[in-house]
Amino acid sequence: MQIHQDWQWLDAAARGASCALGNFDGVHLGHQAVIDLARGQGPLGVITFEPHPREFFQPDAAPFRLMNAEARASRLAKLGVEHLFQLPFNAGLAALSPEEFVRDVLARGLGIRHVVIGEDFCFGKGRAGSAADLVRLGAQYGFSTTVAPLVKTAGTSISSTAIRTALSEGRPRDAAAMLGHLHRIEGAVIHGEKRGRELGFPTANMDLAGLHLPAFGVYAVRVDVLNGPQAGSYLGAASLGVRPMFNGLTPNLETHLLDFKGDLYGRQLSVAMVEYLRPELKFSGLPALIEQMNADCLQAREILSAG
Ligand SMILES: Cc1cc2nc3c(=O)[nH]c(=O)nc-3n(C[C@H](O)[C@H](O)[C@H](O)COP(=O)(O)O)c2cc1C
Ligand SMILES: Nc1ncnc2c1ncn2[C@@H]1O[C@H](COP(=O)(O)OP(=O)(O)O)[C@@H](O)[C@H]1O
Repeated sequence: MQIHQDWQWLDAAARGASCALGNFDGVHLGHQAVIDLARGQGPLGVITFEPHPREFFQPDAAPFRLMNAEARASRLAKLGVEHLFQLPFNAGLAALSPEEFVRDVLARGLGIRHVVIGEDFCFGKGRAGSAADLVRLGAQYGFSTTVAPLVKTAGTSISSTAIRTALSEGRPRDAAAMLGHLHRIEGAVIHGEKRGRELGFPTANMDLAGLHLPAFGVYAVRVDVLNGPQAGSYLGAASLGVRPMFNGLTPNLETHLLDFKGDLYGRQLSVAMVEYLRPELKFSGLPALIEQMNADCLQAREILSAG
């Protein structure tokens, strides 16, 4: 998959694509349906924005993203997307009217052949353009448009918002049903307080900055170590939150890999949330925490071995 950071100076090979257009946060089943409708009509493209428009308009709001740009790109690549147009969302782009966006970005800039959007998609300055406007403007500027109906599970529409709610409420399996895959937190392993090894449970620590926070607590997880000599898939128990035992402040993700020994600092990890086990607790002392961590690892192994 080729990633294009702009719509100007595009090389000729990237023109004529059939593109899905949207934010694609989470790349859930609804997004996948939109992408599927773009297949077969030319090189498969996705047009998205970076930062997410909501991050641009509300930089001080609580982080809400289900995945960062890298995780989104790697999931889109797995779906067979050939061109990812990751348009820089800035004041210039935000100021374009619906017609200017269609004419300057989609038609002249990217030279698209076909575009697919979800029926609730809005675009252009002040979100003034609707799906119907895109159909009309596309015909005017030389491409066809497909409007995809919203995908539902159990009667409710799948949305990034519904997935965030499920994760905030400690329901990762419900989130996975809407995503079509387990929710994953991906990134590099950073240094922590070096306390884990003292407790007998070394934990690979990951930063959650910029990401939506699932319910604080302990999870059964599946871990992919993506690079290095010990790359592979492992089972794990992870704690997501602020570590009340140690009066932590910044939320992070700490994952103990079962049946693993080695060095993970700097490695890329993908941690999939399978099941919520319990909230984070403040115990009377370290022995009580260690006993509970043993029980957590046993429970995680049981759940994960069951499939
Ligand atoms: C399975 C598991 C359960 C945990 N449960 C708690 C908990 O209930 N309360 C808490 O404060 N920290 C909990 N932790 C986090 C530990 O406090 C943390 O891993 C330890 O402080 C090591 O930190 P370090 O990696 O920065 O050295 C848990 C960690 C794991 C792996
Ligand atoms: N089974 C394991 N699970 C997680 N990390 C492990 C494991 N075995 C060894 N490690 C290594 O130990 C580190 C974590 O040890 P820890 O004492 O918790 O340090 P830190 O506070 O820096 O996270 C990991 O980053 C990794 O390099």
